[in-house]
Amino acid sequence: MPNTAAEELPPLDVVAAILWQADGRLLLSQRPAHKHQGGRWEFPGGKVEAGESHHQALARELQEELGIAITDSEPFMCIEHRYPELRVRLWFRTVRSFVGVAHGREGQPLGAYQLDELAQLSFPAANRPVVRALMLPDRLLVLPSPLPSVAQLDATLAAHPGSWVYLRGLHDAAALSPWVSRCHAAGVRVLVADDAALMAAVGADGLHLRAAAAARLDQRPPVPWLSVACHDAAQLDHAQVLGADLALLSPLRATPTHPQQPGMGWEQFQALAQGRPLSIYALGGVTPEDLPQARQAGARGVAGIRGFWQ
Ligand SMILES: Nc1nc2c([nH]c(=O)n2[C@@H]2O[C@H](COP(=O)(O)OP(=O)(O)OP(=O)(O)O)[C@@H](O)[C@H]2O)c(=O)[nH]1
Repeated sequence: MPNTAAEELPPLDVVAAILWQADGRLLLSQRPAHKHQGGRWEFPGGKVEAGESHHQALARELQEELGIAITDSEPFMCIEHRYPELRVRLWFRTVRSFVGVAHGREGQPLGAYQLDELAQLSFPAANRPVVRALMLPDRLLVLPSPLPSVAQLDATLAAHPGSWVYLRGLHDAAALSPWVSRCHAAGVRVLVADDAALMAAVGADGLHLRAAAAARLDQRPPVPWLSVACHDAAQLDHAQVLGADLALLSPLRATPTHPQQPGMGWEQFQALAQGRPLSIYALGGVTPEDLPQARQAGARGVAGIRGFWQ
């Protein structure tokens, strides 16, 4: 098959705002019916013009489309997507404050939604992973071995509000259940390794597939949240085939447990992660302080043991 015209062209760079109102709702706009993806809800933004940084492009678009002014924005996620007629590279950026009253300056309807209302809306296909990513945490805590005390768990959860926990190293219901209960009591979601039936039996929120377990599958198990351990591009490709929501990409740095494995560093991480329709977490010698750098490199968040546990 010859390449289509859409494949030959470089992707169209588009910036789009994850625009938080002061009341904690997200501001969205509806695409005009006659345009590409007409009628669907979008994150406000538009095409990057020559010579503009992504922040500058977003500030201009938000002024033109919504009549609001922003001074700050930070990277949230980048997704490359191929529509039949068009290839786009969408640079989503978080905007936490703005000046002015947002209104549809081009006549487009606006809507403000809570996170849990987004699933009911119709978005362009490229946006689906972003909507999932918005539900995910910035930090994923991996359970250490030997296991922490209950006091350590409580202190760690309190120190990292909004985090999820991967209950690593526990493979039966009796061992898992107390940890699931304790985390749920603190409002924290948990992932269980490899076994979807065990995940359901203990009431966990999702499944984390270690690389070998992921390699044995060719379709997504029926779980609410699917995470996959990845170390290279082929494993990330496979995670996408499985329809994973998140991937833990490691090792970012060499760690005391795997000193012989050199870390890939942020440059290689970025080359592997950026543009994929997955929420990717940097793992391996990573600390919570790495979050801004991880975001720059295309990560949704950071994951780890040392540096996270109290
Ligand atoms: N702004 C925005 N565009 C998105 C999102 N998701 C998504 O697939 N897109 C696509 O990215 C492209 C953005 O282009 P745009 O908003 O600047 O352009 P447009 O079609 O409104 O046309 P125009 O600016 O030439 O009037 C469109 O093809 C649109 O379908 C999103 O969340 N926000």
